[in-house]
Amino acid sequence: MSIPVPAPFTEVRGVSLHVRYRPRPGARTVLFLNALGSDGRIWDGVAAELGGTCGTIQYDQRGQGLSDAPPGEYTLRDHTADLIGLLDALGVERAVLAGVSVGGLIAQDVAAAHPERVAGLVLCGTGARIGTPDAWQQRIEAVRAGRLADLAPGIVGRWFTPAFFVGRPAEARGYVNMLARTSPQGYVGTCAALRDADLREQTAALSVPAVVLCGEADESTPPDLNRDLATRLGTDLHVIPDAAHLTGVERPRVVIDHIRAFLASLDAGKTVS
Ligand SMILES: O=C(O)CC1=CCC(=O)O1
Repeated sequence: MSIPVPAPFTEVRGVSLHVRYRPRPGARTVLFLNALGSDGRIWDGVAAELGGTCGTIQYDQRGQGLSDAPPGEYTLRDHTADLIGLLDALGVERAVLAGVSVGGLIAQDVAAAHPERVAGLVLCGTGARIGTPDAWQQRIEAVRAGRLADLAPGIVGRWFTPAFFVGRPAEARGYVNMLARTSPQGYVGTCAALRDADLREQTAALSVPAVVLCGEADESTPPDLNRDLATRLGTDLHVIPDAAHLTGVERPRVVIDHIRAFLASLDAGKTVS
């Protein structure tokens, strides 16, 4: 019997979300969350490989990619409610959440608000609090002033190592395009969520199995920030060599291996360290 192909857009809480769901009945489902100014495609390489053994969900959070970008400032709880609504719409009871950057913050918040829906957390290049309120407010004002395309090369310059720009120039330009073409309204909405999100106490109280991964050259969420997150969660940090912020793009093979090890540990009823 063939599995029906799910529609690429699903309405959740009045917002059209762009989603790619590849179900695998009887197997775990891994749901991927993307970084600010990117979309679900940043997980293509990792999801394609894991899709051999797991169900996978890639979606563009509100304000990003092909999803709607409602006006106004978003909260982390808006993103959390969207994700739960998406799982409900897809009929998925529980998933492993793999999130990078703001995607990792959302994953932590979902685990706090709805622990029964989360089988485990793979947190990549993130923290329990990212940046400072002042820095996010400045970013908001710059984007409101129409400067997102000007900022894009500098921000993407921190997503990858210098070697990526030399060795994979077409991809590097593509990621600048991805960021520069993000809805400014949606970008600002999620900057506000980042400005206001401080999960340091909330995350320290989580009891969901978790693993933390970070590029050794990550300047957006440096290894020490990820180490602090891992300490709060009582798990280890795995530092990935020759990678910066978007490890799943730059070093997909290493990220796949860590996720596979984590999934195996869940199957064995324990967490990996
Ligand atoms: O945009 C950046 O500077 C890096 C980043 C922080 C949170 C996020 O999702 O991306």
